[in-house]
Amino acid sequence: MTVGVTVVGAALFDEGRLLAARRSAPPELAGRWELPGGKVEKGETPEQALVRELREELGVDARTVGRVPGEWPLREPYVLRVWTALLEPGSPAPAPLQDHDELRWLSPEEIWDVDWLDQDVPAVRRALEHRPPVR
Ligand SMILES: Nc1nc2c([nH]c(=O)n2[C@H]2C[C@H](O)[C@@H](COP(=O)(O)OP(=O)(O)OP(=O)(O)O)O2)c(=O)[nH]1
Repeated sequence: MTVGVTVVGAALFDEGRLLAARRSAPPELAGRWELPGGKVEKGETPEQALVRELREELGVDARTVGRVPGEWPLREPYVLRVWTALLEPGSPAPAPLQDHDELRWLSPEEIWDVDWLDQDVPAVRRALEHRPPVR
């Protein structure tokens, strides 16, 4: 049974780099970095929610690759669950259209250069272990 309300986070990889997004709101989270994503809506699978959120927030055409094992509790009743994702061929480059004011593609050496939300740190670490192979 899936407990809690899923917030999907995308570990979006391109050429071996991970996309980090800096939140612009709410004030208590603004300025911290996260995996783009959001709440799963009624009638959606988490994978569908993730593709929708990436389109809305970043303007990209993406697909999920696989689930990153684990779940990270947020404020009740939310739980962060993460999927790896890739850009579809021909997708626009990501842009901070909604919820974010800056984006960065981080190489493995740069991953800890940004101030991730505390609850994202273990999720990012786990996502790196599941980085899709570079084509
Ligand atoms: N998207 C995302 N949210 C995260 C992460 N880590 C984390 O604590 N959160 C929190 C922030 C928010 O309180 C909540 C997700 O809310 P959101 O604002 O991104 O969701 P949403 O796009 O569906 O927005 P809304 O309908 O509530 O406006 O989870 C993360 O890595 N990605």
